[in-house]
Amino acid sequence: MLKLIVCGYNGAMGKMLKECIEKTSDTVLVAGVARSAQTGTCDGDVKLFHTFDDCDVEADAVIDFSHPGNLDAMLRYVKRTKTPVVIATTGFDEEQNKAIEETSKEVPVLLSHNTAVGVNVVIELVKEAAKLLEGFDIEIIEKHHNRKEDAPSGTAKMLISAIKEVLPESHEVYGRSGRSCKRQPGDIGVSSVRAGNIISDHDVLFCSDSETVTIAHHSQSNAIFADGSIQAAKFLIESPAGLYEMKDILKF
Ligand SMILES: NC(=O)C1=CN([C@@H]2O[C@H](COP(=O)(O)OP(=O)(O)OC[C@H]3O[C@@H](n4cnc5c(N)ncnc54)[C@H](OP(=O)(O)O)[C@@H]3O)[C@@H](O)[C@H]2O)C=CC1
Ligand SMILES: O=C(O)C1=N[C@H](C(=O)O)C[C@H](O)C1
Repeated sequence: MLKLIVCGYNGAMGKMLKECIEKTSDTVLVAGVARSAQTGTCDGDVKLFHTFDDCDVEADAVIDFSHPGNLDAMLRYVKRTKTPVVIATTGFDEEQNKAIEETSKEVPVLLSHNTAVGVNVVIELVKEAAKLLEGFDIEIIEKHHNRKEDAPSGTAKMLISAIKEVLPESHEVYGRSGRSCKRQPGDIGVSSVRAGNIISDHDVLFCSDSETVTIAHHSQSNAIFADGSIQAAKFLIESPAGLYEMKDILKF
């Protein structure tokens, strides 16, 4: 039985992870870390901690869907206990990304701004389209619920990097506004919508003067992210220290 600790236990994804873990026969939730929890309390069999610095439970893997504010304590914990970690939180700064990379020299780390299998396939399709549709204007439109803190979405950032791999001269342009913001050659326009309860939609438009190709991923449930992260944790416990992405699991 794979023992898991969830960071962000009281958040939307923490709750969904709890449900998805309960549905499996080979994983069990042993502890939760949540800013709103009091260390030493329990939710059924799950021991709760206010921060990873208080956590005295050991597990086979940590799954993090929370907030960049938890990163330092979580990295201290995984280094101290040599626990593999799936980091699915978005919105880290450069320094935090470096700290994640450094940690991966000591423990297996999977960092993915989108753990849904379908999105990772879409990223590959977008790369192919960017190769084939030479000269087409590229625009990304991402839509999320009104509770999301960061923009652009982590997934939009992954899509931008994928496009830049193929078209190194291209560059992202966020939310155009003003009198002199006409599209320039190589622009990857990025628009962020935050409204209602939209789970997660990403559309990538490739437009010429006479046609539009759209590659889209629309989520109907955030279970796709939770299930992907459980798959990632299972992969990490069999892997040596290193920095992994969903691509490594899906083997493309
Ligand atoms: N990689 C992927 O596939 C996916 C990634 N995400 C990412 O996961 C993260 C969580 O998403 P979601 O569950 O929807 O968000 P929620 O806002 O529902 O939950 C975030 C949790 O983080 C905690 N938190 C908020 N601010 C702080 C802080 N300053 N310090 C410490 N903890 C804090 C809160 O804890 P408390 O409630 O205890 O106060 C909250 O429960 C986001 O970064 C999101 O972008 C989301 C879905 C998919
Ligand atoms: O905050 C969310 O909800 C999501 N965040 C991730 C992102 O920033 O791309 C993944 C997914 O889009 C849901």
